[in-house]
Amino acid sequence: MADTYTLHIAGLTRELPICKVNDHMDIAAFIMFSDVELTEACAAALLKKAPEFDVILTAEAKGIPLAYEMARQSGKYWIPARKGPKLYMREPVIIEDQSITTAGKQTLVIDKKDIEYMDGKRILIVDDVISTGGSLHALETLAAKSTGTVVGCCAALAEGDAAKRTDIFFLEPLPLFLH
Ligand SMILES: Nc1ncnc2[nH]cnc12
Repeated sequence: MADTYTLHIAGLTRELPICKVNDHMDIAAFIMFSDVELTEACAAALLKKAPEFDVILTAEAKGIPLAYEMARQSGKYWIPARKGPKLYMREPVIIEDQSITTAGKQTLVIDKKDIEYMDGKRILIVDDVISTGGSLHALETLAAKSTGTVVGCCAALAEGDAAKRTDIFFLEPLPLFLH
């Protein structure tokens, strides 16, 4: 089997390394870290598709560059949910989720003040890849702790069956390699 997958996205082409997750599944790893051109292009393309929003909510770590860049280009505020509580969080709010690339359970945490920031606002949830939907679900649960409204959930890529979802928007589908 080829050891890379050729992805065409937001007018760019990248060779993604194919990586083993377990004996039955490989993924084409899409890592925007280090690739400023790709991050800028995906951010612009997603903003073109996005509804009106006031604040972006994303998850540490791989959602961060994309969410930052979308916030920069749109002039909007963004909130990163962290993987664990931080000492500067006065009142951490903790949610558990399951991810494909992180073994076992993963927690997402934001400070209560970020929940208060989202109160009454239009929230856009952003991630790099939507796959199992675990992180997305955790982010939706965090958003639901505010009185804000989630107006959209998006990612650069929707992997496997996530590409069939009609409740998200994304730039390109990404196959899972099952064997
Ligand atoms: N293909 C992929 N690349 C990077 N992160 C992922 N998370 C889930 N699937 C992924």
